[in-house]
Amino acid sequence: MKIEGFELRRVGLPLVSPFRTSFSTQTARDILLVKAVTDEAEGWGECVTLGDPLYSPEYTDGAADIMKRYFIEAIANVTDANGVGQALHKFKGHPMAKAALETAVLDAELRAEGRSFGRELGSARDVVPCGVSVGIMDSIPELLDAVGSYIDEGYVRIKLKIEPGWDIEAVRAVRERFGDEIQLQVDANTAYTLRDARHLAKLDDFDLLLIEQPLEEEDIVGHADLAKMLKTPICLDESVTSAQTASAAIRLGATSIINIKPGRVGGYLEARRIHDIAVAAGVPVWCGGMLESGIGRAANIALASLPGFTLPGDVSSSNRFYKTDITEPWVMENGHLTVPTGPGLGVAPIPELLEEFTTSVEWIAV
Ligand SMILES: O=C(O)CCC(=O)N[C@@H](C(=O)O)c1ccccc1
Repeated sequence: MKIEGFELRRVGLPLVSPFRTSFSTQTARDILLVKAVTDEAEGWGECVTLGDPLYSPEYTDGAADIMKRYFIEAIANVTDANGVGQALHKFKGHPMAKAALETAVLDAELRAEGRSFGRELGSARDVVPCGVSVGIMDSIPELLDAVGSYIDEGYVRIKLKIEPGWDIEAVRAVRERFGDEIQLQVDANTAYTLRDARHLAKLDDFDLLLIEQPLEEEDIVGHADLAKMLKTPICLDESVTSAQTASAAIRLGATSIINIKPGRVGGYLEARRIHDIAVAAGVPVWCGGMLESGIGRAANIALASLPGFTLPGDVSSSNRFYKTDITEPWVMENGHLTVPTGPGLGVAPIPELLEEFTTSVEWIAV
């Protein structure tokens, strides 16, 4: 396979409602889509950076810049997705930008060979259970309405974003209204410190699946200390940036569950390596989300079907975030989404919708 060039496209998708976390409130996504054009097929990758470096050090304009300034030239002569990771390894950081390019090349490679993402990654299931992420709200009644509507839609797991001042009361209200059966977890996005340990231990009363990333990204030792003070399992997100950091966090007792986000770790091939390490260590994993369009969502659904993904991921229907998706919408049935089986991602943007939401397009020939 010979790469001819890459199309960098910005797509603006408004969110159906503001999505508030401890670090930002998203009202729209400015998505950087990458199309790899090769002599055998075209492939798509979605860069999951936010517009600002608030979730991680990367941001969308920076990702586009480093692709144009360094990465595309460095991978001009690779012939498969494995070659992308090797060629980009010398550049420090920027896992989301690297992941988008690798995914586009992988999608082209698999479409040319007629193999699906699921088949390539090691899918073990035809459908995956859907969890949903619920943002911080202005009031408890508003939260309960949102959670109730998601449960009515069939989501099998509820994740509540928390931050100091919006944590114990929110969890208690959900438990009191919806009972102990619903699978419930919380995500702090690094909003706490070890000084909050006694406060966070109050979450142990609510039989949560996990507490996600309570402390800052760099504080692996702090998470290991906190794990000894809580009954609720700790799950790392931002801290796990590679197979190496996943292995270290497990060995140090900093995490007993891992949220795998392919963009955060540099791509789906590294995501599979983390899955394999976690399975070998008996650590359950689940697929995180970055408000992906139907393109990134397709790849995440395939990843979420690997055998070690034993907890429901942030893998929701397209309409959780978007009124209109740029692909055929992903629609949950009985709380599950069907793993795509077509070549590559199994989906592609619908040209008319892609045009409607495109804000800029750049072609970089190699
Ligand atoms: O379902 C989804 O795609 C969203 C899952 C989710 O909560 N993502 C969070 C996160 O920090 O994990 C997030 C990502 C990007 C932007 C805002 C929030």
